[in-house]
Amino acid sequence: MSPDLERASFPIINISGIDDPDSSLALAQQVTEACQKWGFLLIEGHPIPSSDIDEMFSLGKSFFSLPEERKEPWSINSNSVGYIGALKDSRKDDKMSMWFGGIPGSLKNNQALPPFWREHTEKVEAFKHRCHDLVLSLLTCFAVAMGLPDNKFFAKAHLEDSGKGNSLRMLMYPARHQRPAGTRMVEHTDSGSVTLLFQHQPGLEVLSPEGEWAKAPCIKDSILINLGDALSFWSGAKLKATLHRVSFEGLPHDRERQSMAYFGMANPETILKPLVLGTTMEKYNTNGMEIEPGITVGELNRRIMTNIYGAELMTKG
Ligand SMILES: O=C(O)CCC(=O)C(=O)O
Ligand SMILES: [Fe+2]
Repeated sequence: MSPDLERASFPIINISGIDDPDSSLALAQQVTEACQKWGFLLIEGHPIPSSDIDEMFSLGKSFFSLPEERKEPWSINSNSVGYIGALKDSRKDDKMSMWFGGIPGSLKNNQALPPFWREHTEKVEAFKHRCHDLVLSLLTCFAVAMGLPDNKFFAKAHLEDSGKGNSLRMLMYPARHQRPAGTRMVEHTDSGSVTLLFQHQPGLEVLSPEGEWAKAPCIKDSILINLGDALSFWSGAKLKATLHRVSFEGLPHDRERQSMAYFGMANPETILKPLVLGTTMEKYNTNGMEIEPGITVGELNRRIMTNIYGAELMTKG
């Protein structure tokens, strides 16, 4: 293949040297380049123990296997805590979701949680905390590679206890006898800053820099990273928020698929406007709505969640 026809291959980066001053600059540049080109990368050598990931998957599987009447009464609320069943959101995705939003400590004794989870809140909170630390390390990479005067510029704007935006979402796509039309999860971009995606089975597809659907690698214990529209907009589109979807190509319809996503989001009062001087971002859409320069992250998140889960969500606290 001639060089101009060469396909960019999906970035896979071992980040074990991320805190080592001798290798951290080069790593920050590699990670950031992947986010500029693909908006996606797979990381290995990360600090989240595989035993913790396995435990979360195993709790998720037990929960999703319960009959609907033990999940549905605790439907998702305005703090992004609760359950939503298959085909129930506005996108009509055939997947069950369990959301754990809110600031650290807020899951304990939280009556919005289905009873199954109430004895596991410490584990879920500890897992969210580990995820958030990793989000902060990645945000530091971006600031370093972009040459911002303060390495912690983005990290300081993503405080773990700043609002309800930082959420863990567990997902289960049920096995079906017949192949449904369409996809398991419709194509979309994420709306926040940094998403960590843990996959148990393949099936995720990502729009490549050449504009083709590419199968995302699914490697045990590694984490897929992708960026959301708020961070992309903020970076003046230097960092990319890339379309992705879950299809039936990588995993047939008669197999169930389980995944988990941690969404790291900027502090709700953060005002979104392009950081790069001289950049004008006139039309930038996320989830079918335009981001107006000057909107806060909190307001953007509220509009998106209302769009997907309905206006009544906001009246449930
Ligand atoms: O289940 C997956 O692998 C994808 C999930 C996803 O894209 C999301 O939750 O935003
Ligand atoms: Fe996504």
